[in-house]
Amino acid sequence: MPSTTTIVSAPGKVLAAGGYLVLDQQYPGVVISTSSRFYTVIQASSGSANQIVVRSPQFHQAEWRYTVTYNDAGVQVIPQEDSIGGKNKFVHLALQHTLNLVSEIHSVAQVQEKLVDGLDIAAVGDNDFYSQRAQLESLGLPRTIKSLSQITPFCHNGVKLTDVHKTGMGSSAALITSLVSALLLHFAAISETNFAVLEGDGRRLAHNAAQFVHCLAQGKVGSGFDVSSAVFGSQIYRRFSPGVLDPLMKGEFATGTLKSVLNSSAWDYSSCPIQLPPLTRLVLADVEAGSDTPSLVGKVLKWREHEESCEIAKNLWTQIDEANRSLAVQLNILSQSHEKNREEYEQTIRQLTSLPAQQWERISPAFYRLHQTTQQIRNLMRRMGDLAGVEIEPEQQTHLLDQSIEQAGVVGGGVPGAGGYDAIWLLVCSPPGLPYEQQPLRRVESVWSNFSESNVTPLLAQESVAKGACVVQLDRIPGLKEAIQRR
Ligand SMILES: Nc1ncnc2c1ncn2[C@@H]1O[C@H](COP(=O)(O)OP(=O)(O)O)[C@@H](O)[C@H]1O
Ligand SMILES: C[C@@](O)(CCOP(=O)(O)OP(=O)(O)O)CC(=O)O
Repeated sequence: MPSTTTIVSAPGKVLAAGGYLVLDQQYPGVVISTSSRFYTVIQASSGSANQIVVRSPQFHQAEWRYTVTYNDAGVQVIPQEDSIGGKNKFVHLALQHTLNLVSEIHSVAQVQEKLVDGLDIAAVGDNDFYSQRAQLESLGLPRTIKSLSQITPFCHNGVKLTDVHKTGMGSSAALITSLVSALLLHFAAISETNFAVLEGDGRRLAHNAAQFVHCLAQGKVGSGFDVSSAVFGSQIYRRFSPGVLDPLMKGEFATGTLKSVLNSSAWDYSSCPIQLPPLTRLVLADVEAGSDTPSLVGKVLKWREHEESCEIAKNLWTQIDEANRSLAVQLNILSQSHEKNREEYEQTIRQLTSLPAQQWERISPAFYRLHQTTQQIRNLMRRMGDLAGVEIEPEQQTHLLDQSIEQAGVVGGGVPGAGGYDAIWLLVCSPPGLPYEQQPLRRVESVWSNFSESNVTPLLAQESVAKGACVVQLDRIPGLKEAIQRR
């Protein structure tokens, strides 16, 4: 018997390499999952039969109520007119299609039985998903990682969900992944053991279902790297053929279609686990409210297809792709070299920590190459931005990245995903036991707090080592119980 409470968490993402290219199946992207996660907590409620209440206790007026009805065609999830949260397409579509999938796997009666007392669902995200700049200012705290760790976990953002400033870590993909997976588990459409393993059928079904719901909610079939990393963790990602989803995107929902499309062997994505080099640390910055990803994507794709620029674009994409693949290979080589000789590896990291990457060649050709590859990717992406007339790495970000990367112990970095003004990522050496004052992270924080061109705040997130979505226990996550009890 499944327990009455089901909780699934799913990580956020940083697309370190492969922005734009990853939209095309020819080109893989390198995506890193973050320790910052979204949590969906499903509890049997003592409410009315067939009522589902979804709450986001981090926002004002964030409660959505649904009534579930049944007929021969399956399950209908109907939003209640008086929901104080108004409409929430992402949540509604996740409920509608996941419950229908359950009814196809089991039966409509099984869904009805599980909803006899209704359900209470709370969705919360780690503070990193939303900008904490205003919060730090009002608390009078400096913009450092230490300050961020003093903010209440899953804190109330003081605004409505529609007004929040997101940090670009993929809140909707992490939310949909955790919600769809939690529903599939709660309704026993997949088993916990099967969900726990990366190659499990249950994990794959959760992935396919989350991709579908996310595409439908976004109104388009994107590359899906964000959902894939929310499900499977850090990886080299190659997208699925959009055609897999054709019947469902066209609204063909005859009984059995969901199950057959989502279980189909036509899903041809590939997800190859990857990790950042041991004893390095991913550092992310929330820079400023900025770029609208769809409009950047539209312009780049138009440039790529235009007859006057398509040849140049093709060549440039080939070069970017080579650099991206090389980055992935080098990350793997460094992890292997750590496996082979941990002491020597640690010694090397200690030496690199006190020198700028420009001077690393003699000490570690492998880390020096990694630094150069990240710089080369930046150069090529900037070139693409110039040619396409899109601010992929705006000048202000170039200054911020250059000043950060020239610090001792910083491997490299870039603008994640589509680029723009809103974020940067860095990789820094992080040898064990080094006092904070001597860490590259401290030097980076100092550059950021003195940066005059924009207001830069670090995020708490590091790379997630847990591989993607997982079931968690309420009392194991500090602050989660308190957050979901907040009304
Ligand atoms: N905490 C939350 N609770 C409920 N719904 C959420 C929450 N966070 C995000 N969403 C849903 O995801 C949508 C945001 O999607 P989108 O703008 O694509 O964000 P992102 O770029 O972070 O993925 C919101 O409109 C809402 O429907
Ligand atoms: C351009 C892209 O390849 C990458 C965009 O990555 P971001 O991380 O910038 O995305 P958002 O979460 O939508 O802000 C588009 C895609 O792959 O879907």
